[in-house]
Amino acid sequence: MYSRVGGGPAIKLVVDQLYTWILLDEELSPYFATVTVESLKRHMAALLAQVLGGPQEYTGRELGESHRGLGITDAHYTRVVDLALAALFLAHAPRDVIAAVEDTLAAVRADIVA
Ligand code: HEM
Repeated sequence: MYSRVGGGPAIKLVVDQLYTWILLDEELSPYFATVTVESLKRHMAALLAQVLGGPQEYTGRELGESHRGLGITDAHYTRVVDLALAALFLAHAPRDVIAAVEDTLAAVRADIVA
């Protein structure tokens, strides 16, 4: 799936788009007020590449650990998932890849929502 979405360059575009939208969203942006978005983008890109069967280079923390205590609501979680899937769609990712990412994100919901 990694090569079918266009590999690293396509993943970088998707992640850039996702964080652009997140930071423009007045409900989501406050969560990111005190973090370095550039390093977050690198981690997210590495994780997405890994989920899609590309290089296994994710070195960030467990998702449960990095989101614990942030107080993320179910609605905000759903919003971020929608933006991530929209970014993939915009980057012309094939539908089965989008569906696989959606399944993966659904499986980590409990680690992220407060
Ligand atoms: C949809 C599934 C999500 C995935 C796959 C994901 C992925 C990630 C990754 C890989 C990191 C970096 C972890 C690290 O370096 O240790 C991170 C951190 C973070 N995420 Fe998420 N995230 C998701 C949803 C959300 C949502 C819904 C919010 C808030 C609305 C959010 C807010 C944050 C914040 C604020 C950090 C930085 C935490 C810190 O450094 O203290 N994430 N996320």
